[in-house]
Parts: sequence; C-alpha cells; structure tokens
Amino acid sequence: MKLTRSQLAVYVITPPTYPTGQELADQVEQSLKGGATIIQLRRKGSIIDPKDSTKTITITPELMREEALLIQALCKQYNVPFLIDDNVQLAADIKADGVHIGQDDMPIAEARKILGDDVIIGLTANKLDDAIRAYEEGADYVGSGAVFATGTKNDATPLSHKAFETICRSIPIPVVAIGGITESNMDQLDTTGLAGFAIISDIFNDADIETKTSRIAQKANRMVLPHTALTIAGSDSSGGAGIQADLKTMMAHHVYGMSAITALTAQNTTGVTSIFNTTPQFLGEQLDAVFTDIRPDAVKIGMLSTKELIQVVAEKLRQYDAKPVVLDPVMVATSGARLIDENALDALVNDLLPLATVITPNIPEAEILSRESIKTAADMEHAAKTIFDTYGCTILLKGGHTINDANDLVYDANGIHWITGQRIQNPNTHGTGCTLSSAIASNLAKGYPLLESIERAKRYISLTLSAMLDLGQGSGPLEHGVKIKNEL
Ligand SMILES: Cc1ncc(COP(=O)(O)OP(=O)(O)O)c(N)n1
Ligand SMILES: Cc1nc(C(=O)O)sc1CCOP(=O)(O)O
Ligand SMILES: [Mg+2]
Repeated sequence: MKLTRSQLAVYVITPPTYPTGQELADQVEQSLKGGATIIQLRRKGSIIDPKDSTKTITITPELMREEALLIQALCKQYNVPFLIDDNVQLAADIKADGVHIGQDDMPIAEARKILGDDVIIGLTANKLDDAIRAYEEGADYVGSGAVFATGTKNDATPLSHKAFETICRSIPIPVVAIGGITESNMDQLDTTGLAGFAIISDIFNDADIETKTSRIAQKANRMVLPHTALTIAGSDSSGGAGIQADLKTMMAHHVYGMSAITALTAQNTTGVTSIFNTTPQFLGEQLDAVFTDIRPDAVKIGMLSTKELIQVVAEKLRQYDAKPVVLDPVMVATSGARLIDENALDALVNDLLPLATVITPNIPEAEILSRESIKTAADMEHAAKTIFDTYGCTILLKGGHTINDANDLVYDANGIHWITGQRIQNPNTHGTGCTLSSAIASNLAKGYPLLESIERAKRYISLTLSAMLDLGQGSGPLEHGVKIKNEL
C-alpha cells in the first residue's frame, strides 16, 4: 500500500492496557468510526485482563497474532492502513500494510528486504540526524517525540517544538508527532509542518472513544490537510479589494487561494476609473482549468456585472457541483451607485442565489433582494427572513453606518442570530466586504461550520482593522497580513 500524507493525520496507536470489559478490537473500531486515519498495534510485555482487572495477560506471539488479525480485518473494513509496532516478521506473515520500528529495532534495509517495497515502514527519529538518515535509508515516514510529557512510554525523551519543527522542515517524507498529545494541546503544533498526530492515552482513556477521536480528527484535519479556495471576482489594481484582497485573506488563513477573474478594474482608494469585463467564454475556461485540477474546498463569488458572466458561473458551479459557495452580491457601491443592471440582477437571483450556501449583502443590497426598506434592526430581521424564505440560502446581513454599526445579522433555518462586533475607529475600510466573504470561504474550506466560519471571519476583520494600516488618499485597504491565531 502506498502511503499518502493525509493518511497520517489521525494516527491511533493501541493502548498498553484497556478498561475492564472492553475488548481492544471494540475500542479500535470506535476510534475508526471517529475518524482514525491509520492504526498501529503496539503491544509490550503484558496487559491487564479486560475481563478481570486484578489479573494480567502475557502477550504471547499467538495472542499478538490473533489481535493483529482482528484489527487488520477492521482496518480493511474502514479502508485504513494497519501497521504493527516493532514486529517485522509478524507484519510480513499476516501481510500488514506496514511496520513502525524504533532506532534500536531492526535496521530499515533489513526490514525492507523482508517486507518488500510496497509495505509502509515508519521509523522513530527524535534527532535531526536520525530523521535525515531515516529518509536516506528509505523510511516512508518518521515519528518524532516526545513533543509533550507522556506517562505511556517511560523511556521517551522530550523534544522541543522548535526541534520538532526543524525535523519536519528538513526531510521530504512526512513527520508524525508523538508523546502526550491531547485534544487541548495539539494546537501548539500548528504550522510546524507536521503530517499527523500519533496518540494513545488521550483517545483510549476517554469513556467515549468515538466522539473523542472525532473531535481530534476535526482539529487534526484542519491543521495538517491542505485546504483550497477559489475566488471568482474582479481585479482591483490597488490591491485592497476584489481578487487581490481575497487571495491575501486566503493566505492569511493558510488556505491555498485560486482565482477566476471576472473583470479588470482600474481603481485606487479614491474610486474606480475603468472596468474591463472578461468574456464569458474566458471566465468559463478559467473555471474549467481550476476545477479539473485543484478542486476548491470552498468558493467565494464577488463582482459579476453582466447576465452572461453570471450565467457561465452558475453553469460551471452546477457542472462541477461546487460547494460551499459564499456569494457577495456586489450590486451597490459604497457611494450608493447601482453596479448591475436589471438583466444581471435577474440572472443573479434566479441562477446564482439557489447555488449559494450563504450570501453577504449590505443593507442597500438586501433592500434590492427583499424589496423592503431597511431603516432599523427590526427591518434588518424582517428583510433577512424575506430573503431566506424566497431564496433558501443563509444570509449574513451586514450592519450599516446607521443601523447596528459593527453588528451583523445571520438568518438561517434556525432563525435569527445577531453577531456582535467590536467598533474599530478606522476610516480605512476599502475591501471590507470582499475580505469578509473570502474569510468566510477560507474558514469553510478548513471545515468550520457556517456560523463559526462567519464569527471567525468577523474577528479576522476586526484584527485587520485594528492594525490601523493607513495607505492611499481615500479609504485605504485593510492589513490582510495580520497573524491569525488558531483560537481566532
Ligand atoms: C508513530 C510512532 N512514533 C514513534 C513510536 C515509538 O516507537 P519506538 O521508538 O520503537 O518505541 P516503542 O513504541 O516500540 O516503545 C511509535 N510506536 N509510533
Ligand atoms: C509510543 C511512544 N513513543 C514516543 C516517542 O517519543 O517516541 S512517546 C510514546 C507514547 C505515546 O502515547 P501517549 O499519546 O499516551 O502519550
Ligand atoms: Mg519500537
């Protein structure tokens, strides 16, 4: 079996012992249900008898083989690689997917001879030299630790996060962190370049192994899997809005950003002087190029000023079953000027809105979509409900200069949620709408639920405003490059 990097994300290793009454295979199955992406059978000496905690059972070769076969069958069922710790011969005998060996175990070359080229070989390397040698000698991945204090392995030596990061960045094979990792400390390893989290006690000491693994898997996948997003929008030559703001925002969220350009605009912080629309055919070709290669985990849509451009986007989103989709219905400029004609509005409403997961109108745009006048917070709530009832997509209705200022309203199937924001006295707000919608798309791409994605995006906007960047002669751009902490 060829190992893929993403298979190492949630690396579950069997515990040295298990709670009374629970068979190991049952526990492993719960972790598989919760999202374990690889399982390692690790057995040392003896274990407490699962049926009588006052007794111990010696791990005989027969018992180890029996357990290995049971867990191997489960792993096959869940299509997850099954590895055995230390015991290369057993792995060869039962045709396990791989082995994990330590520095004092069998050398890699010897294990490779026994197992062949297709079997996964992981090696423990807690020092940089050992990790480089593991790569040179043909290991498929490296396990490095102990990244936190652990009571599970007495002879584990501590490894600082800096040293761990150096190992991750020095070898081209994936590196898994191990030792004392828990659901609450795993964030500390974010951005080290790790491929996954190898965990024993935090999973198996929990009364609900499935739910525990699932929470760990959510966090792990967010941190180690690559996430991608696509912006379909216009270019802003001044870099503060449109495609440029979207790509900067995606990058700040560690999401790989891609673009399909709908128009070129000549603009700066004082206004737009010229617009040159892409042809619908060329927009379609950009979308084909993106979707047939790197599939976006989320799509953000911004400026689309003609019916034909809107229709081609709707057609391609349907063709590639793109979702989730964040639609910023750019219809009214900050100055109040209407940006799209009636034909384009019809296409937006009839062709695109039904494909959107969430739309992010400002108050004038919500007035057009709901055909209601919005003067108060109660009007916002009513208009949002009207839009939801009419088009069926979640609405993030952004508070205006006169109504509720920093507070936005979300209307979804559960009704109204007000999301309170912090008023930041910064007159430089060019590109705030684009930035907000692409931040929502970035969070959706990383797997956050919609409401949480919106809340996180609002906090990102606050950070970009608080940086007080002051550029240009008009309303300047935001500081997109602010550092986002995991807890944003
Ligand atoms: C993924 C992973 N990393 C490290 C280890 C530790 O292996 P080793 O050094 O051989 O120590 P023991 O597990 O045999 O005590 C591992 N098992 N898995
Ligand atoms: C098996 C193992 N190897 C380690 C190393 O540092 O090489 S630490 C460790 C124990 C991991 O268990 P837990 O998740 O309970 O801390
Ligand atoms: Mg070992």
